[in-house]
Amino acid sequence: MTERIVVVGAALLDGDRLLAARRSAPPELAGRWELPGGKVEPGELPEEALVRELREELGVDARTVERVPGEWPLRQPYVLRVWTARLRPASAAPAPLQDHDALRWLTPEEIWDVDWLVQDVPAVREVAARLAAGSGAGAGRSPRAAADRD
Ligand SMILES: Nc1nc2c([nH]c(=O)n2[C@H]2C[C@H](O)[C@@H](COP(=O)(O)OP(=O)(O)OP(=O)(O)O)O2)c(=O)[nH]1
Repeated sequence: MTERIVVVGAALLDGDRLLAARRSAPPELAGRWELPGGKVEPGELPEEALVRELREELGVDARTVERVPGEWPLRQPYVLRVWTARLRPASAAPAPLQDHDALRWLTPEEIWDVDWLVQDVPAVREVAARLAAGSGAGAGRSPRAAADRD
């Protein structure tokens, strides 16, 4: 039986802008853009893993909003699952602390301006479609614009 390890990726949103992160390692992935996140650790829920990874990698306090339907194969044995996420009101702005050397908030028109990892393209396409449809995942306001309270 083939074991699958889930990698969680965040479609971190600010209004309808999507955060893209440029990987700094390993060499075969460096320079390409991805959804920040990482491997789910034993005993962790995927949503917990995502909040942890966003804190470690970007220094932010985020909450997941909803699962983006789908599961995308990465290099064996990994599969990518994606959640939309938002910064909590008191969160710091994201910074490339770990694994990344650049970040960009992309408007819907800019989503394809960065060189996404090839294996991320189907997931990003799904996120873009949902943003274009103005689904609940995309219609929220920026925490900095107030109102987005838990
Ligand atoms: N985080 C993330 N990883 C991705 C994406 N696309 C993709 O192929 N990967 C790969 C890169 C890695 O082989 C694996 C996840 O690695 P990672 O380095 O982000 O995970 P991690 O933080 O848990 O890593 P570590 O503890 O082993 O250092 O999935 C993506 O969009 N986001």
